[in-house]
Amino acid sequence: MTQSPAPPHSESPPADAAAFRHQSVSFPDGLSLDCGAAIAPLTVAFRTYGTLDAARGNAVLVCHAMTGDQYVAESHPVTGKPGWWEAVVGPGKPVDTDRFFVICANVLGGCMGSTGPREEMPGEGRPYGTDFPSITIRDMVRAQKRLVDHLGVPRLLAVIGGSMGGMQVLEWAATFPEMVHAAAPIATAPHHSAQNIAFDEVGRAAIHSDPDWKGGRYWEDGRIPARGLSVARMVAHITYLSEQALTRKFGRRLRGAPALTFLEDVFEVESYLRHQGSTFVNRFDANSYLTITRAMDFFDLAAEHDGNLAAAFRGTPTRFFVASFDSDWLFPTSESRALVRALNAAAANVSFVEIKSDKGHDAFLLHEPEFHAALGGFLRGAAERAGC
Ligand SMILES: CC(=O)SCCNC(=O)CCNC(=O)[C@H](O)C(C)(C)COP(=O)(O)OP(=O)(O)OC[C@H]1O[C@@H](n2cnc3c(N)ncnc32)[C@H](O)[C@@H]1OP(=O)(O)O
Ligand SMILES: N[C@@H](CCO)C(=O)O
Repeated sequence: MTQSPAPPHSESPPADAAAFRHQSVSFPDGLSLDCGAAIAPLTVAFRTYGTLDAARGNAVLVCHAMTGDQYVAESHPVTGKPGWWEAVVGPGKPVDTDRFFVICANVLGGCMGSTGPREEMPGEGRPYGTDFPSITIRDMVRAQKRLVDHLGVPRLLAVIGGSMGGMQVLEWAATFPEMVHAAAPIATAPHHSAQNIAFDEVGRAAIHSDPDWKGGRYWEDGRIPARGLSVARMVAHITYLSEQALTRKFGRRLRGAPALTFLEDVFEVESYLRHQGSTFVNRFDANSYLTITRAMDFFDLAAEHDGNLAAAFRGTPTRFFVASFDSDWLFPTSESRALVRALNAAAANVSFVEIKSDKGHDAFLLHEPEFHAALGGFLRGAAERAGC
């Protein structure tokens, strides 16, 4: 039986990205990108929590994952849901905002106020759309560096993040080692695997095949490619969980009476995936999805260093805390171990923990006390060594 995707909640674009610029900075001179193009101006939307101390030494940069944003520790302005890492960031939490000055910025290419495909293309009077240049994880990090400089932070006590956030952490440590006292790449890898690129391509194909995508110019009639984007999210969401987690949550439970002629959800797990897809389109932009997945796919830190991952970290002053989750099949522990081997080869100071969890990749976002304790301990140690 063929089932069509659930109708998304909305086929209109989410609120204008400008609405999220209540804390943002614009750099008129823009940013030169790895692809050779430049964007100007560059706007970085961000949130901060806690207070920068007098020595300006207690700043912690949190890098968000693929579809995250700057609302790390406060309710989300579109969804009204709690911040995506409120389990980790806040007063008395592992990233203790009573002690640390926490910065989180919407990535370059994102859709929550930083420069990205949904923003107006200078001189064109329309969004960039697919004219937004190809960006890399390193470009995202360079944009964050502009923000950190703007905030008057000479050196970050720590840079932390999971998934694509972890890629940014690694890029920060490799590109600006003198700026990073401690780094915590979590549930991540130094390159995107063939399998991950393959899943991303399915998502992109779903968006491209939606007639409402219109070659990326969907702002013209105000209809967004909601079906394609929701299918992209449904596929991706499966990869964020695990077989055990799906079984524990839903098993083979049916919704209501089984009826094989149903065109709607039959199994609870179908209903759940449709919910994840339809809520996603209310908060995310399809062209941002295309841009950011491409940036992740091209991430290959070894390739940036003549094929030698250890060379990315040779002589680094940064201390590393690498964490993985044993049920994560998107960024498996084997990839974290390869990273740790490279860090060891570079004579870096590194600790590594594999957390037991059946929650899959998104475990880093969820209640995982062992992980939280380990991360909190690493940060406290970093702060003590740095004298803040
Ligand atoms: C790092 C970042 O910045 S990530 C950005 C934000 N995070 C993400 O988008 C990651 C995607 N993952 C999720 O959305 C996950 O829900 C998490 C990781 C955020 C939270 O996981 P959990 O707390 O385990 O929630 P779970 O996966 O069970 O989803 C709960 C939602 O599914 C809904 N749901 C649960 N069962 C069903 C069902 N059978 N049918 C329909 N909906 C269902 C719930 O009502 C709830 O909806 P709501 O989020 O709109 O309130
Ligand atoms: N589920 C998270 C992590 C994906 O890698 C997100 O959507 O950003």
